[in-house]
Amino acid sequence: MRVLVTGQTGQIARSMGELQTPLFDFVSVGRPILDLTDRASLEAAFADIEPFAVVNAAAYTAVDKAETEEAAAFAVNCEGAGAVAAVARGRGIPIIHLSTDYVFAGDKAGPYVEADKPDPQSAYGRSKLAGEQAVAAANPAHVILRTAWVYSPFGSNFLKTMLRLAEDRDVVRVVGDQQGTPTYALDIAEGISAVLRRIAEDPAGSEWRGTYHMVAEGEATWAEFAETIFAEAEKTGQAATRVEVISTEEYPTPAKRPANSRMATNAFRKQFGHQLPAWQAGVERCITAINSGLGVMGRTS
Ligand SMILES: NC(=O)C1=CN([C@@H]2O[C@H](COP(=O)(O)OP(=O)(O)OC[C@H]3O[C@@H](n4cnc5c(N)ncnc54)[C@H](OP(=O)(O)O)[C@@H]3O)[C@@H](O)[C@H]2O)C=CC1
Ligand SMILES: Cc1cn([C@H]2C[C@H](O)[C@@H](COP(=O)(O)OP(=O)(O)O[C@H]3O[C@@H](C)C(=O)[C@@H](O)[C@H]3O)O2)c(=O)[nH]c1=O
Ligand SMILES: [Mg+2]
Repeated sequence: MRVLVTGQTGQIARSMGELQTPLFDFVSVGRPILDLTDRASLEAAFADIEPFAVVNAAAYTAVDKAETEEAAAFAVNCEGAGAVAAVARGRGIPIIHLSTDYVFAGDKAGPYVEADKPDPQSAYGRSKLAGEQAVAAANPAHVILRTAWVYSPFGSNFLKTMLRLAEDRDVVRVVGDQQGTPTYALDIAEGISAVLRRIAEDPAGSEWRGTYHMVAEGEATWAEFAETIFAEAEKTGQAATRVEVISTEEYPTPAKRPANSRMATNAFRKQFGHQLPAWQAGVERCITAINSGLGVMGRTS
């Protein structure tokens, strides 16, 4: 069964490409062949590939830049996502769409559940929330997966930023008052596969439709995430790096991030019979993968 994956060069699309699954053939397509802001390019890609389902992993993900480019973020994350959903709907196929913890305000005491009211505090978060709504309105056969703090050997992410900073510093300052769950993109790819298996069992069904939180097990602050990254890197022979824990106030950024973006995953586990591993296990596997050369420039798989 062919599955069209948008956002070819992105962390999640590339991680889907790493999966070994006999059931699905993932075909990822990117710009300029498939551009979310170009409806004709979407129609052409679907007609060419004739997928059984589409995974929309393309997005405008530059959180700080979005503050001054909100229209560009909306063009991709809202209108673009809605267009992917509509083209899928026109062909009678389901869409799996990725969304984010940044749809929440971050002032809840416990983990967020799907029924909690989103209240994004950033332009990126607003564009992603509008995208969820556009996808749901355009195609009833949708699964929206909210994930968080994605890292991998691919593209740019917090783990790779930390490893780069550690190359010429002994101490890195990282915020310790924002909580969430670091989630390895390869674990996300496995989670998406579990959703696809469920859909394939019951394509005309409606039980699986809806919005789900899908993050790794456990929780961390960005400072704890950084400490674990450095501890794992040290095990593989890299020089020691210390984390200086700071407050959000001490690390001003254009976009406001949620103080708490922990998300409960019970609904996902119940519906799809799958649970993502502990986040620390992902950090270890990611650093092993980077050391083995995965994600280096020039390597395409
Ligand atoms: N990264 C994270 O921490 C998190 C991500 N998510 C969500 O998960 C999904 C995937 O994220 P991730 O893999 O990290 O993303 P990346 O930032 O790694 O990749 C984004 C991809 O989207 C593509 N893209 C951007 N604009 C367009 C467009 N107009 N048309 C087609 N493709 C476009 C980029 O292509 P190009 O190379 O051409 O720029 C790139 O391939 C997104 O929906 C994101 O919002 C959710 C929570 C956390
Ligand atoms: C690089 C760096 C960041 N920070 C802080 C800033 C911020 O509060 C936090 C994370 O910073 P980043 O800019 O790397 O991460 P950010 O771009 O905010 O990551 C987000 O990306 C989008 C796409 C999502 O959907 C989210 O789930 C989340 O993963 O860490 C430090 O304290 N020290 C540092 O050296
Ligand atoms: Mg960033």
